[in-house]
Amino acid sequence: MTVQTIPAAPAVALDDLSRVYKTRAGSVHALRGVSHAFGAGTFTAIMGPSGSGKSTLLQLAAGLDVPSGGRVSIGGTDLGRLKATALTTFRRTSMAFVFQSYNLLDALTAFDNVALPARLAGRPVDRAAVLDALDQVGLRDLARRRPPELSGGQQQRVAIARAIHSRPDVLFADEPTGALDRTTGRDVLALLRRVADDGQSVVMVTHDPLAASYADETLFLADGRIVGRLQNADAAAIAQRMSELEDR
Ligand SMILES: Nc1ncnc2c1ncn2[C@@H]1O[C@H](COP(=O)(O)OP(=O)(O)OP(=O)(O)O)[C@@H](O)[C@H]1O
Repeated sequence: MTVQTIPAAPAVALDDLSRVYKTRAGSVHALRGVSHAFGAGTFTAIMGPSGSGKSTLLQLAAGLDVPSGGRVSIGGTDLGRLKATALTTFRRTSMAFVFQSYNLLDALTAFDNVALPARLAGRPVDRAAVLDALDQVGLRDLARRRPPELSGGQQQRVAIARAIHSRPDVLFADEPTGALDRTTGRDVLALLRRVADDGQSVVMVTHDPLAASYADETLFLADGRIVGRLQNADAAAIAQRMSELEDR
């Protein structure tokens, strides 16, 4: 007997996505027909010159902005079909964010920062699971510290613990190492690599070829289109491709 397996829906699917901003000076085509499937358990970097559409892509993929055309699906759910409240709930359970600026609440301990999304979603806080998330980023012993009592790298690790605590389908990261020194940045990238290896999907916008070299695949954007892809590339190859794009 042959057993047929139905392929799982990609963690994130972008289908012919476009975004036009209307300004007084005219229309800006920030994205022009971008399609890509981000698989579960993959780590993808998005690079491109300034203004190429990276932030726009991340905002649309995360349901923070509405496309002018095309579709975004997360785990098979079409974001465009969800009403505002359903979208908010869906976003809380299916995705998480890590930003350059950490976005932690200074008044809360590391523990309470990690527990916050569950509290906001009205779910009971599983103390063991919160401590486990902090343990995974090596910060269990600092659970009672508040962000101002932590280094930048430690704060970013709390943000990653918060992001992985609810095991979302996808973790979006926007320049997660932008404010960190090189060594601390590498620790954070190794953690993101592990998150992907554990089965979640990581989608990271970065300007740093070294950061992108931790990804399975780097997508290059220019003028709102995907103009290149590199798989398992090292930092030198990624930097070379970037400089070619910037010279266009
Ligand atoms: N709210 C907006 N209104 C009008 N134009 C916008 C808006 N947001 C972005 N744009 C334009 O859309 C294009 C893509 O912008 P986007 O911020 O996505 O690029 P980016 O690749 O993230 O750039 P950077 O690396 O500089 O952050 C740019 O031309 C930008 O000026």
